[in-house]
Amino acid sequence: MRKEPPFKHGTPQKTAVVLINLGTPDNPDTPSLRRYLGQFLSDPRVVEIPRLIWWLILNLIILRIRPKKSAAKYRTIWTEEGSPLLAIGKRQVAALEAGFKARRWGVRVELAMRYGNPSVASVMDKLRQEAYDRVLILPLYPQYAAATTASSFDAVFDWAKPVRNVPELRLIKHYHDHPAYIHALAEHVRRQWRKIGTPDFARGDILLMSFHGVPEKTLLDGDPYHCECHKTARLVAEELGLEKAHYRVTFQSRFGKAKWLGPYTDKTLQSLGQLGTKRIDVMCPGFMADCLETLEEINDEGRETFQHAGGGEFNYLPCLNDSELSGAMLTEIAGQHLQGWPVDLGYEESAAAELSASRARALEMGAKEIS
Ligand SMILES: C=CC1=C(C)c2cc3[nH]c(cc4nc(cc5[nH]c(cc1n2)c(C)c5CCC(=O)O)C(CCC(=O)O)=C4C)c(C)c3C=C
Ligand SMILES: [Fe+2]
Ligand SMILES: [Fe+2]
Repeated sequence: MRKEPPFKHGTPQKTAVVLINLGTPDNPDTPSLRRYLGQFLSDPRVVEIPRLIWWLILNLIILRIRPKKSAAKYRTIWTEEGSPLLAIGKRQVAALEAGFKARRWGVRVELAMRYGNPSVASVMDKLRQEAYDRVLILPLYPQYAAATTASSFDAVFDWAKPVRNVPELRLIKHYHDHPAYIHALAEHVRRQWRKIGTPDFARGDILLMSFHGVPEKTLLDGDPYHCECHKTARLVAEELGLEKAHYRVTFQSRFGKAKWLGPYTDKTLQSLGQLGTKRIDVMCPGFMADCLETLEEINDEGRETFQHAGGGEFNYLPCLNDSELSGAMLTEIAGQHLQGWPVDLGYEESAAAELSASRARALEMGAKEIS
């Protein structure tokens, strides 16, 4: 077990929220992709094939072919700030911090990635060093899946194993049907429709809600993910006043040879195109931030599939990202799970720190010390 950082009596108990997302490569190049995919696809929560067989397939085939191909895809979405998933994640931290500040709460917010950087262990270490004694884990996956949510929890538990003085932990399992999440999604769609016009459902326009897939076997083995995606879609459709014929639920990003949850997004886009659908709007409610799977797979490849098959207008509706709606939603959900924890103690402390920093700045700029 590791030695603890020095403890001072009278240290105020501080609270933090850690947002966890899947993770992304450090750079859009083959070595970075090999590192990232190697870590990601070695997780037994992600690929449930007997270890020895999978080790051979992963190391002898997949990690020799996929990194180069994936790196080329990442290059098409890379920004000056790096990977969209990470850049948006940092802004989501700021949005949640602003939400807490508006409530006069001094709760620290950090972003961690399940695979790659910043790692869950490095973020938890930092909080431990700084004496945060209560940590709320908020996975950026609204729908629970063992491959994502439970795997993020594993990373926290793995970090805690050699720690002597473990902080009090709370874990948010899911918020797929939380009114704040459903409202944010529906309002986000309404706002986009105010800009680009509402689809003409009477002539057969469709709102397609595409979720990341998982192997079908996980559903048969009791993973609630499939159910939770359908519940999210139904609640969003209800809030938008849609009828069943106006929207579809599909699953994207198939990986490997096994059967995944269906219907598949790419096949659906193709058949809707072939049917001569005049307009399709696509949203990805299972992703809190735009990333490779939405920007490249849906907005680029999906658009091409639909229009090449004979479809008309294709509108990709961005994820909630760091919108004001997203900030309000995260604040509401985190706020509920923080109940009973001393969230305002840190506020006084951080307000005092801010005050002394601005006093120091003023002195630096030539102001006279008053007392
Ligand atoms: C939103 C929920 C997600 C689920 C559920 C999920 C399951 C899952 N994913 C893979 C394999 C890959 N996913 C990849 C990228 C990726 N996946 C998610 C989210 C979920 N995955 C996100 C947010 C991202 C994008 C990351 C980014 O950097 O932008 C990739 C890597 C890209 C590639 O090479 O195609 C793989 C591989 C499996 C096997 C799985 C469930 C078992
Ligand atoms: Fe994935
Ligand atoms: Fe993909």
